[in-house]
Amino acid sequence: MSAPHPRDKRTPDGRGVPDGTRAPDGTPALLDVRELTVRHTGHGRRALPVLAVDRVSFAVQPGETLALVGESGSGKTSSAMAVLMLRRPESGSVRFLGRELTTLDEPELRTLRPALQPVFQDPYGSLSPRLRVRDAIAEPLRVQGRWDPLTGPARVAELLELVGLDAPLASRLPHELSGGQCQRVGIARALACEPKLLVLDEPVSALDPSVRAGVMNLLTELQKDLGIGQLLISHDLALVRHVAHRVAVMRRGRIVESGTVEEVYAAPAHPYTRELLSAVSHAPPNS
Ligand SMILES: Nc1ncnc2c1ncn2[C@@H]1O[C@H](COP(=O)(O)OP(=O)(O)OP(=O)(O)O)[C@@H](O)[C@H]1O
Repeated sequence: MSAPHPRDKRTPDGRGVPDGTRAPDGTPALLDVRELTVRHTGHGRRALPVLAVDRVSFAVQPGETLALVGESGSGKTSSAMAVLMLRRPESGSVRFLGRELTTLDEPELRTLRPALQPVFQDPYGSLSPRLRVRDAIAEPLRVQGRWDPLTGPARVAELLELVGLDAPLASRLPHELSGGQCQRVGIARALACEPKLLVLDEPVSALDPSVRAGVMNLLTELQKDLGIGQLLISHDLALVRHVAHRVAVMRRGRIVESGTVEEVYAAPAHPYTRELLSAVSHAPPNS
């Protein structure tokens, strides 16, 4: 048997240990996920349950982007949905802002949800077709009871500017926007809640390649300015290399390797990571 790679932090049973659960100064992580297991009940009479996520551990610090990468079906979205508590995990722990989310009921979760915001893949599907941009951005504030008719419109204008959209767009409906503009509105909605963590599930993969970099750069800039943590789900390893700080590689519901982007891309320890990365270096630009 070959000697273990120096960066191989896996336990002998191959389950892996939490990576980055503490900041260099010792403060606990913003998000600390341990031994997360998600099982989907199959559809139909004879369908078998699917073990989508199998005892996965990872952590995100404030101001940091952790990317979960891996091929289709590896369990990335199931992990994200469990972190968001939109799908209850079968077992494991999800600590966010020091609270254990898995033991909270829905009213308790509601108080934490503003701090934990998703941005999904489909920019049009994430917005109500009947809400004008200004109302779409105001909606989360109204839902949280934080809408002030005196200051609210200025806050909406500020959020539009923050995501790089011109003020006249405020009166448009989603179908009058491009995909990139729509995704920026989705990001503004998420920011309205003043989140501590964004869960970005393939946030640019449905967009035209020409606008992807602009939206990703926006997310990176916002993170720098606002200190938001990001859990980025992506199958695009070229993009991850540019925007993430750390990366966890998922395969068949497990994390097979994790580390800083520099470490993993320069010297992948796991054969599966090497396979994924070799496809990137042969991919045409902008794919
Ligand atoms: N609602 C569901 N019901 C049953 N099985 C599901 C459900 N959602 C996902 N799965 C299964 O769970 C496994 C993990 O899927 P998941 O969507 O989490 O992976 P993924 O890495 O995000 O893939 P993709 O990149 O294609 O979205 C797959 O086998 C998938 O078929």
